[in-house]
Amino acid sequence: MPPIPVFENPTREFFQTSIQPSRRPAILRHLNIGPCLAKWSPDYLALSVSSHKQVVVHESTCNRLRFLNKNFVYTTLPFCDFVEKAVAGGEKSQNGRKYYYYRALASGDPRSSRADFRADFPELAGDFVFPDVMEPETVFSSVFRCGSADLGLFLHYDVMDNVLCQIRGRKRAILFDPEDVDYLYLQGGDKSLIHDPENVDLNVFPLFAKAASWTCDMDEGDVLFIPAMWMHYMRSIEFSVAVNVFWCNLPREIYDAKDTYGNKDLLPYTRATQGVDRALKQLDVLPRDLQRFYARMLRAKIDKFLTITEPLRKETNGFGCGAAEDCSAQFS
Ligand SMILES: O=C(O)CCC(=O)C(=O)O
Ligand SMILES: [Fe+2]
Repeated sequence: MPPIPVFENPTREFFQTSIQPSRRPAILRHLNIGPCLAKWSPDYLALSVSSHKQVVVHESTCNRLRFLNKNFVYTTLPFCDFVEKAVAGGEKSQNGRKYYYYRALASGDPRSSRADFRADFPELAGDFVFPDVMEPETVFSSVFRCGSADLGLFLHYDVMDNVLCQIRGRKRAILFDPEDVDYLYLQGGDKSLIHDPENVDLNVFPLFAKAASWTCDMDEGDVLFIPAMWMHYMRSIEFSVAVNVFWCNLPREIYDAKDTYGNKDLLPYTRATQGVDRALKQLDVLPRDLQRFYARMLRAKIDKFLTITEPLRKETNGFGCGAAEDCSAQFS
């Protein structure tokens, strides 16, 4: 299991010249994220946010949320009731408990606008400082997230670079390199059929044994850099509150303008996949055996592309040293 390196209070310059270009996850520790760290108890959140605020949350009797083949429902609650239920839901002693998870959506129409923490939670805006690692004008969205203890959020990827700021409660993060995508059973885009990488039935998902999981336990105040396309699974250990910030690390025109969640595939890929569909359609006129023969020839082209393009990362962790400990010592 490769360790996720830890960097103590990295400067924006160091982040942008060393951490971000490595295309590997990293824990950024002791960055200033504001007074939320001391203030955001469940009571404070419930009392500060307008009693009129309604939120749409995931509710489940199961504490490992599955997106494909859903095991949760969306339900609308006043924010303060949600906080109370999320706190209670995670308690071990309760029977028949329910688990709750909230991912903030834009306060306007979520189909056309993106989450913006400061606008969505004006009462809390002053408590949270965006970590000073990305260029402010590239920020795409900022998302308030809150949920019960011991709740796993399904394995998925997002298409933008992201910093997940863990504010309340510890959380286990498990990430997978995009190079391992062949072992992760993605279905129809950004979600995996494997919803809980800590409990995988290898009879059903045998290739998963080849995937390397990059794991860390985040403490309150830790900021996890999740590079675009790194699959991630998050399990809260305690009642959890976080804010994550997505930003456009590539030129704006690469992103789908209709994306509001940060998870619609990049336009060059959308065009490429349409091209593949058109290419395969050309084979329709042939008998089945020849269609399959030429489809294999097409696949060989893609295999060749993968062998001539070198993977970005080799054995070391990309920071020019072999072990995470070395790195954190070096850059503390
Ligand atoms: O920690 C969570 O609740 C989910 C985080 C996540 O998926 C993200 O930041 O992209
Ligand atoms: Fe995510």
